[in-house]
Amino acid sequence: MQRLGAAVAVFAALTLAAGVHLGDANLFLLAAAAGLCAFTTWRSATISSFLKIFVSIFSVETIVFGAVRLLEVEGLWPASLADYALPESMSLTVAVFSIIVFGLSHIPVVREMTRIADLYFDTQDRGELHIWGLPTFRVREPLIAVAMIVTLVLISQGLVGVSVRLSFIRRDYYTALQEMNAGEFWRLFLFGFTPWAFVHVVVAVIDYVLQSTLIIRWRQWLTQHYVTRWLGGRRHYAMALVGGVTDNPDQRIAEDVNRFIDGGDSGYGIYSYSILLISKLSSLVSYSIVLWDISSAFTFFEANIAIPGLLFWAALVYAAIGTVTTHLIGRPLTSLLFEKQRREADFRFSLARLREYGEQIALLRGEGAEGASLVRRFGAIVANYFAIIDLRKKLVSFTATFNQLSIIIPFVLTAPFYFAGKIKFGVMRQTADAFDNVETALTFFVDYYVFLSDFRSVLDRLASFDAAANRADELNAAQPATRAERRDIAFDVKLALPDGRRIVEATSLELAPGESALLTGPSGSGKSTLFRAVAGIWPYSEGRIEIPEGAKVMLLPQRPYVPIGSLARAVAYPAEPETYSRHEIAEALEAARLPGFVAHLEEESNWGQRLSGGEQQRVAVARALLAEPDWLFLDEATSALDEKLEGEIYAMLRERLPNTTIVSIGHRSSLLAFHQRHIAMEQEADGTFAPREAVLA
Ligand SMILES: Nc1ncnc2c1ncn2[C@@H]1O[C@H](COP(=O)(O)OP(=O)(O)OP(=O)(O)O)[C@@H](O)[C@H]1O
Repeated sequence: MQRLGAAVAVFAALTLAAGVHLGDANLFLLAAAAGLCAFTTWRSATISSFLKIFVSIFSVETIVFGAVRLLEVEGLWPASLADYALPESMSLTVAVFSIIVFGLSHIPVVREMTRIADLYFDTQDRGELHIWGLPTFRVREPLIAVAMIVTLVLISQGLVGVSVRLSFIRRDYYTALQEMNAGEFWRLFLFGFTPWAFVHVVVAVIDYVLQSTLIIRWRQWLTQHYVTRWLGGRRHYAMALVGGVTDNPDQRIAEDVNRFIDGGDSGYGIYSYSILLISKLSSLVSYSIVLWDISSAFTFFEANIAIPGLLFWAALVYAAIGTVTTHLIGRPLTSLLFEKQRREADFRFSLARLREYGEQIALLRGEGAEGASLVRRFGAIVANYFAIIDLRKKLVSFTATFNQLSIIIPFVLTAPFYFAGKIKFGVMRQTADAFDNVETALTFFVDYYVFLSDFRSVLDRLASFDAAANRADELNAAQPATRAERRDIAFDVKLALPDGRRIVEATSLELAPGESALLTGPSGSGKSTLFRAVAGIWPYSEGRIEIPEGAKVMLLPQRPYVPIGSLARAVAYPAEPETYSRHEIAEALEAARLPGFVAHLEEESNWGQRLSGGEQQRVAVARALLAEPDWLFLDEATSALDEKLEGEIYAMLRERLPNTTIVSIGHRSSLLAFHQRHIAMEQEADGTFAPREAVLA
């Protein structure tokens, strides 16, 4: 950025010299803008990487357009290219754009936007690039994105240029029609319109493909980023414990990431904001110049007095009336749209819960209550929808009237001049075009303003996700389970609840290898929490739990997780089903007393809903047989089995996993027979529970 800043400074100095040499005040103005642009470009070294792309484009354009201008004023521009000389103010305009982007980078909400955008633009990840006909190659992902954005910005500016050029061709075309000049009409038709129209179509297709590719690549990367952040370091569990702020991370990942980049169904995302803003600004400036220039043809009285920029001011006043009125009518729309999102999400969530708890609801005959609640929730959507319709009805009435008037107003304004013979029909048409463009660009800023408040909520949600992930990292840093050079598992730990209340003090407990133990105690005394701490996922703790270096520890909870897919996948989880042979998986199922399911190993189903509680627990036991851990912690993992089957399972585990030490939590006294030690949670005077050696009954 600093080198680019220096280059702009050199250009500013040359322009100043040319200004002094020719005594041209416009060049002084350009030199001053370029000087300021040089300063802001230099200072842009520290701004967001995303915004740097735009500063760079505009600063380079300042030099390129400015150089063309200098060549022109010095009379060095080839006469054959006179038609392609750039409008005088181009260089000045892009210099101002560059300064504006630098200024924007200091606004807090823009900073928040670019912080998330920069996750992508600062990554070191490499991505694959397929260009038609060329071999695939791998480059840094941001390079691909930057190349696409630069091309898209140039295209969007180019399209504005083409559109301005077409407005001039159209002017001559209509004048030729008015003057019955058939030769000029056909010449303009064939060599004026047709090639530009063709360029327009080709560029529009390239623009569409590039835009969509950029959006999906960016979304793919950002989704992957958030998924990794959510699952990595077991943050998802700690984030759920932190609670509150991240009510539903799935919505952040599935919806907000998309809305951040592209805007989704409602409004704009950061990409659409940036490109549309540039396109509209370019269009506004270009057509304002056109309007300003044609205004000189609109003279009053015989004295030929012209009001400078008359048509531009007319368009400005007209657009201002339109935007202010739209804003006044549409102001409540932001909160109505926000509410719409919330109510739709509530309804979706109720439906998903209904599916998940289908059995419980059917058993309780809760369909009536559920139906009423769904009707109520959907009623809230309908009420909000009607409020939106009511408001949009007013808005549409106004904007439709406004748009109809927009077509007529330039003609009404120009008609007296036309009929007085002061302007030709072509000029009248071009005025209408330019008027329309300036007016559309100006009213765009109202939409921009309305959607910005909606976009803010997306930013806030993504930011709260990041905040919860950071908080989870802080919590996880205090994990009690550590690896040490020893054979047994040693506890010297105090565990608390998320609200800080102390529940367990295990300060001198040791579990020896080969010596199975049963942990009992009152419900809520923290037995499961102690197991969670062994697994290293309970962050509210002080002290440490030392686990033998290299030992494989496995924990089976009371309600096992059974993924959707084939039964073989469910048994092998979390390993891939191919990790084990079909024979090994079948044997494990048989040993876990599920021989009837061997024939269904390849069957895809929602096994978590299909299998009974006891069957699910036996699938988890089969998992343990395959994984062969050194330590197996069973947290009421056989509670859904009858005592006889539970006994058989314990005997089988002992026989098949002779090198595994089993530590169980359970309430049944029959379990004592399968363990060598009995540890009971006893309540201390301060209300906490401590594991104490109990006598085997
Ligand atoms: N995420 C959490 N947030 C707040 N409190 C929690 C959380 N998880 C557990 N608790 C509380 O911690 C206490 C101990 O729970 P834990 O599951 O360890 O008990 P337990 O001894 O295994 O009980 P049970 O025998 O009923 O299974 C309970 O009072 C429970 O409500």
